[in-house]
Amino acid sequence: MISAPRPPSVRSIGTDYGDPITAVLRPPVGETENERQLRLQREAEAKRISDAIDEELRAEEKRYRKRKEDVRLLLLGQAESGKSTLQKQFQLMYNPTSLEEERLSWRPVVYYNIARPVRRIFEVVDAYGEFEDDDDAMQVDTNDDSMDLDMKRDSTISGSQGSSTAEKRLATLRYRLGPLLAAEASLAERLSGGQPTPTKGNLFVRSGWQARSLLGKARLRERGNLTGPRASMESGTPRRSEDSTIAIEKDKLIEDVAKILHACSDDIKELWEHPVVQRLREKRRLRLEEWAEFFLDNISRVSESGFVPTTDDILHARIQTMGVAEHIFDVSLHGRTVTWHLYDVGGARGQRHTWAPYFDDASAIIFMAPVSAFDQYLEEDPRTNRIDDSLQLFTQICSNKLLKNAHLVLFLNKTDVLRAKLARGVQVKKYITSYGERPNEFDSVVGYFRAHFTQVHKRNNENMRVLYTHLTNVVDKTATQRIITDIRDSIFRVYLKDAALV
Ligand SMILES: Nc1nc2c(ncn2[C@@H]2O[C@H](COP(=O)(O)OP(=O)(O)OP(=O)(O)O)[C@@H](O)[C@H]2O)c(=O)[nH]1
Ligand SMILES: [Mg+2]
Repeated sequence: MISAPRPPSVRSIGTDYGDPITAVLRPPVGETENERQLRLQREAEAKRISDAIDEELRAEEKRYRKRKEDVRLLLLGQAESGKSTLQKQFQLMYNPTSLEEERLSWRPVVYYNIARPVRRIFEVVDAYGEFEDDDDAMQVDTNDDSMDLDMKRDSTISGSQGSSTAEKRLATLRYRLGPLLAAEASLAERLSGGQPTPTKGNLFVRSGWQARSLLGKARLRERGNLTGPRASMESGTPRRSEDSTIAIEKDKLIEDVAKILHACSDDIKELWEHPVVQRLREKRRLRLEEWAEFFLDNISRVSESGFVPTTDDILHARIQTMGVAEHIFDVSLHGRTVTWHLYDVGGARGQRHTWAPYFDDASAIIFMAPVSAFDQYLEEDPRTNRIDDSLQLFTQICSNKLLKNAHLVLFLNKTDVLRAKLARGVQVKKYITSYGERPNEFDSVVGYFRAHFTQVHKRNNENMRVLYTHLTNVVDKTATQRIITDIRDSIFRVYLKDAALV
């Protein structure tokens, strides 16, 4: 059917007068040329502003979509389970320059990791002296428990036969190591940014502590080209100008400690190898953490003047995380690059309340359970066995509704430490009575713990989510980087599947 076009005059009258916006924009009747120019300028300005707003909205939407596409990976687990060490491995793989920039800032941590165990050795020597073999004393867990030590001091030293040659030598070593022991508190204060430091227990530091340790780092931060933890996450991070000032003032401290350490390196070596100390270790009256043993074993190298921590030193260095630190990396696979946000949390009980805000948009979790900890108790609650605590925590994570869609990975970590403990004859059944008469061997012990974690997962798995389990030693660079690659691939598989559905 052919319809005749409407006369233009009719269409324009009918449409314009019916549309209130067109009516508003209509030039006023009797507009002069000058007024017309001004009106056009106003309209052009209004359009420019409107276009800018549209552009900003489009950019915001793009950012939002991109944020949704980012991978958010939470590292969870109790204190000392290895979360920050795993984070360092991610950093080594995906942002090696930032680890390079931080390298020198690990020096005071290494020094602190030496001064503290040296003090600890003297405390245990004081408590037990050159005791005769005594099976009752074997039952006392000396791990950071000063009350036990005070009690033992009464029952051993007071009953001893006076000073032996060994005791005299230990007294000399204590005198010679006095300056190192005195430096411990200053190092702790330096690392914690002036926070009160514990006389026993671990030293907590917030994300961004490296900035307090290195002038160069503070300058980089000022230039805004520093990669690594996002300082804005931490309310207590010092302001930039303060970073520089503190770094300038305190560099002298690190140099002084380096000199002290260099001067007393042989004394530390002698103390560490002293027969009394060796016997206390064999009898497990003296139990030092793995990082303390690592640095004491390497004391000659670490106390050389001009010492720069190696990557292995950085992986072994221990400093306890406070709050949550976010690390951002670009991860690429098959030509596609995705931003990963890695959240490294503080695992001590007093820190766990800070985790929850990161749960609702978590894409993946790596839960770290140190299987070597079967003979240890929580520092924050000395009645709770650390394997028990890990199982309880894993139950909470598996059953948490906010995390039910997150990809779940379990690291049964510190397998190297477990092997060493079993090789020394430490009996699992003594600490975990349900272990019963099973063989005190690596495969059997790991199998037993693994079965418990798997059971927790099965009981709390409404979603039929897969649990990926790895036996790990996260200070081992090659093995850990292989596992990180596996995890990256499996997270990407899920990611690409989800992206295809969008
Ligand atoms: N030998 C060995 N040492 C490990 C392993 N995993 C971690 N460590 C060491 O254990 C110590 C504690 O590890 P961190 O990574 O600081 O523990 P964390 O889980 O971050 O602890 P918090 O920050 O307190 O929650 C560090 O000195 C590490 O070098 C491991 O598999 N084997
Ligand atoms: Mg940590």
